[in-house]
Amino acid sequence: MRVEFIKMHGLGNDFVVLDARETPLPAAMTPQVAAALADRHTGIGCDQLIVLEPAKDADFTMRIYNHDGGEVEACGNATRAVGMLAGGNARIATSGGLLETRASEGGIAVDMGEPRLDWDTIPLAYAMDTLSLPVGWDGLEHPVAVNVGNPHIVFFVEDNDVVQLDQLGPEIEHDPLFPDRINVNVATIEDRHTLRLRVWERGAGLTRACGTGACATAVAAMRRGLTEREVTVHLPGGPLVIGWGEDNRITMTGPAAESFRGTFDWSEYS
Ligand SMILES: N[C@H](CCC[C@H](N)C(=O)O)C(=O)O
Repeated sequence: MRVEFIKMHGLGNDFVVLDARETPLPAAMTPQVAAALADRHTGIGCDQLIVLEPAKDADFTMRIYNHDGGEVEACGNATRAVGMLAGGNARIATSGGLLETRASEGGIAVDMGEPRLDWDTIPLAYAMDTLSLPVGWDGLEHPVAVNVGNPHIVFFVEDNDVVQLDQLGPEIEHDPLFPDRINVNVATIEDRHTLRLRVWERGAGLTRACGTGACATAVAAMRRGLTEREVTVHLPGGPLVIGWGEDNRITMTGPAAESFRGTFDWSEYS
């Protein structure tokens, strides 16, 4: 059975979107099918696979599968992409919570909700001060831990361009300190309004941008008093504007784009 897909991206963090709001998929999505579709050699290829489904008390449900097939709670760049697909303004139910998008002159603005800062909400395996974990890996020391629907740690370094994130990322991602694994952010503060960020994503590896990583890194910098409460985060794929309001809610604003549309034969991937 042929299934339609929409190829999209947010600053080069790319997605295959399956819109099952009107027509259900031939069968329930599984980690195996998601990984097969995400494979850049034998599949369509993407960092995350996104499935849109009907929702009771939202416009629709967004399910997120990483490149490795694992289903996860949040994806900031994909939220902007499907918000754009829905015309800009959308209320989107995810397993990480309800997200609201609106059209903005910067592209799409997303209310990402409130960060979770306690060790057991990241989650960590042990009670720790999440503002400065007493751990380190080869020069990456004392990270901040933040959950923005999904789990992140954030290292601040002099020059994040020289960090061997392709080697350190998987080691940290799979450390037993992180029962649900972790997204690894390495950031450099440029000034009180500007950060540079590179991300090793849980289940996807190095990506050109990570929306939730930008949110987690901005909150981490603000918690440490390193920046103002609105910053521009420069990722390899481009900039995102992140604010953390007095209402404790995070706003992420940035572009989203559709690349192309196509179809695939479901039976070849299941
Ligand atoms: N790798 C993330 C999901 C995608 C996050 C990223 N693509 C974003 O834009 O937020 C995780 O396992 O929690």
